[in-house]
Amino acid sequence: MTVNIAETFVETSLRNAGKTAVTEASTNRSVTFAELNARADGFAAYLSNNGLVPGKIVMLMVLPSIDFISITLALFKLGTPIVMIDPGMGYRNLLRCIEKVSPDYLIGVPKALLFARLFGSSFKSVKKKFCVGNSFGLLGPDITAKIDGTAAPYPVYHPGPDDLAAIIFTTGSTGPPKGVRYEHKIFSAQLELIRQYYKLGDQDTDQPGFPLFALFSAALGARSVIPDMDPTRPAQVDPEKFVASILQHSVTYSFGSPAIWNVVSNYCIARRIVLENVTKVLMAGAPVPYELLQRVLSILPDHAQVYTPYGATESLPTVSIESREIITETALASRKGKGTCVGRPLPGIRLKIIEPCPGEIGRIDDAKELGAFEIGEIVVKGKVVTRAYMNNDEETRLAKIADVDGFWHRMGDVGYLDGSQRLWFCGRKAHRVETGDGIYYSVCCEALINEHPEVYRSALVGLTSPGGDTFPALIVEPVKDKAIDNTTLLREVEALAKQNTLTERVEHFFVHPSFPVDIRHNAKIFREKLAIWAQKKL
Ligand SMILES: Nc1ncnc2c1ncn2[C@@H]1O[C@H](COP(=O)(O)OP(=O)(O)OP(=O)(O)O)[C@@H](O)[C@H]1O
Repeated sequence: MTVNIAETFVETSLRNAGKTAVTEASTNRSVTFAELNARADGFAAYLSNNGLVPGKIVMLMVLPSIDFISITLALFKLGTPIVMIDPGMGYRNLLRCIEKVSPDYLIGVPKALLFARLFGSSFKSVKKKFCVGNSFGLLGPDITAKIDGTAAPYPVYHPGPDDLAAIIFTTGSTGPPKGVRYEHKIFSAQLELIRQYYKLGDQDTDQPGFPLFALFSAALGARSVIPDMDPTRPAQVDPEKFVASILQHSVTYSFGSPAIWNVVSNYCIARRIVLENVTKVLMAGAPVPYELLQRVLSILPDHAQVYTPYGATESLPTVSIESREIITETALASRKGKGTCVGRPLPGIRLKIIEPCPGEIGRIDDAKELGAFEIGEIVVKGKVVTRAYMNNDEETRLAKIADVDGFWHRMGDVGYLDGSQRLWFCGRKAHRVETGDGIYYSVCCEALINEHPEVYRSALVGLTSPGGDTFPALIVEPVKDKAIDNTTLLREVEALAKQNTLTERVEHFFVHPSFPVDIRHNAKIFREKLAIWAQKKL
């Protein structure tokens, strides 16, 4: 039987009825589990009485808040798939994504409804809009004002194994963002993995950096404190506010982008603040530099655990490692160009390394599995692995491999397994540089260059010679207040590259003042753009 996590939430809320479920740090407003459940029932009844037909697709454009969680739970109860879109992807991508999923309804804050009016043609599939917030009647009634918490329990929809719960978009760091189909069974598998592996439960308080995580916390019986920040811009988090709400509400865990912890750890270190109650930090979505890991550990109590789960929008979490193992066992090798160790597959997840293949792979038997320490494409299989993209058969075919009892997902990453089944991430598949005399892997090569004290980060790119051959180049972004001029820096970086077999044949080096990176994590380097830039500079 497929579990709807709204059902799990209802059971949890009955057990925890009087306990605080959600607190909004920006308003200090709180609701108990019973109140949250009643609000979800109220929204479910209101929406279905006002023309929302369950099963059709709803685009949800509401900021993280008690209303956001209540409406999400309501839509799960109704059995209405939700499109969650990150406005941080830029409006062109946003409009493209909306057109691709053709939502039937829009539930949004006044700003989102105005946006929909402005770009009406992209929203032409939308039959009805619901306004969350006061627009002085201009954009319809404020649906939150219609909910008084007295609705009767709304019967929770029982999903079938293929019933869709949500469509969530990838970051878009290697092309346009893709809408990933999340069936109800994916959410319930994720919830169980989180509960069992990270041991989070009703004794905990969460401050989620990813808004959707509050939904899991609610189902787990944990209290959520919604931070006062724009979740689409984690790197711009106000650390003073983020830390204040952690301390005020005795937060015990947080799941978010490394970008948040980069800012927050610097803030705490400068003020000698230790987040005494925080015992678990999960940083995901982008690579976590070793130096950041150390900073985060230094602002937490000694017994705290910091995890850097590896996965993607299509499959999360799949692999995990705790910081102590990184520090004591793997960091040194990473610094020497062996890739980033991201840990072992989680319970129930299968992982293989296969020989890289540019096109579609029909069946898993057609792929050649590689042995330990051989670098290849990372493929995963398991209950948290999604089956398809929304209305995008071409990308689905390229990303999935059929198996007799299911399918594998191609992560689009390269890496290898070591002798103890640990996965070492060597970069994105699209970021490999294949030359006549070998393949260069981004994460491995860049780690060597990042050792230079004046280098903030570096990027490996492939350039083309006049004869049409591909050759590697390394670009460095200096630290903010660098102490040497660019010529000296390049000379030293080149000397560093010459000391290692991985980079000794690289002959082209550049300094770039500020790398183009993704907006969400401020960490994923757009190497494709840098390659164009460097090619012009040649
Ligand atoms: N712990 C980690 N360490 C290193 N890299 C990670 C980690 N977790 C995730 N990643 C990287 O992030 C990717 C997943 O990111 P996400 O699903 O947000 O979309 P994206 O791959 O950035 O975008 P798109 O697929 O649209 O190009 C992984 O494939 C991997 O490259």
